Amino acid sequence: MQESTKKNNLVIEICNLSKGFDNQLVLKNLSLNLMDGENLVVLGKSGSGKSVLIKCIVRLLNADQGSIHVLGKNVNELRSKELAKLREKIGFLFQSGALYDSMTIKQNLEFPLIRIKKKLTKKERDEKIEEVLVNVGLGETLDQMPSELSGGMRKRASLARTIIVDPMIMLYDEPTTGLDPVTSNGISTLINDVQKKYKTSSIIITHDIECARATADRIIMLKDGDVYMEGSIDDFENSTDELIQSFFKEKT
Ligand SMILES: Nc1ncnc2c1ncn2[C@@H]1O[C@H](COP(=O)(O)OP(=O)(O)OP(=O)(O)O)[C@@H](O)[C@H]1O
Repeated sequence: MQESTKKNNLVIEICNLSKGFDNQLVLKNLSLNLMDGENLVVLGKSGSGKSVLIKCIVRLLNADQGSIHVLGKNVNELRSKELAKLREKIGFLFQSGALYDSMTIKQNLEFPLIRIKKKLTKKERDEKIEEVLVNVGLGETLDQMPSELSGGMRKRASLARTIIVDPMIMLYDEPTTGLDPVTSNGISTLINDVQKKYKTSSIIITHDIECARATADRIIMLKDGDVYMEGSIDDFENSTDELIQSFFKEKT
């Protein structure tokens, strides 16, 4: 890790990031930090560049300009092998989840373990799978297929599959979308549990104000490709800014 990163407790440091497609500039000179151990919620209207932002962080998309340091590494300058190593430390929970439909839940969790935690014995793998599933409240689903689980359970299983390889950073892309309010609250609680138990630092993209309320240590709102406002949930809820008010009114 770079000295500056260690000193400031930053796990992600983004400076003047720009990213566009054809004629459309999506991110414009955006700067942003993620501190060690914090849950940072990213809000913003549909199309404001939230997903593009996290895809640039793991270099699923290449930045046009600016720098992105993750755990002290400049992601834009990494060779593919180093990038793969860095990605092993980042858990990415996509909107759709990432379970293989033809595998049982156990096989789904075993798959990344075999690939990344090569030194574990079969017994250690089985213990780890059991432990992580219990931690996400799915202790009884080892031999079930993803199709046999509810939407909320599939989200939990996807999360288990992500955290089983001990990521240091979690990137959640709309973790509660499509779930009913009770199930959504359960996922928000789980995000906090993961933060505490696995000491992760997280970026949580969401449209769900309840999820933001439950999980955020800090919130940023994106608009026109840049950070429009940054603050605590109280700062946002008490804001007199029209855009912020309308966003919160619309969503509550
Ligand atoms: N690979 C791509 N090629 C071209 N345009 C893209 C690509 N990915 C994203 N975009 C465009 O970038 C803009 C921002 O997209 P992004 O998915 O980041 O929005 P978002 O804020 O995550 O929206 P939502 O809340 O609806 O998920 C959109 O106009 C989208 O069409």
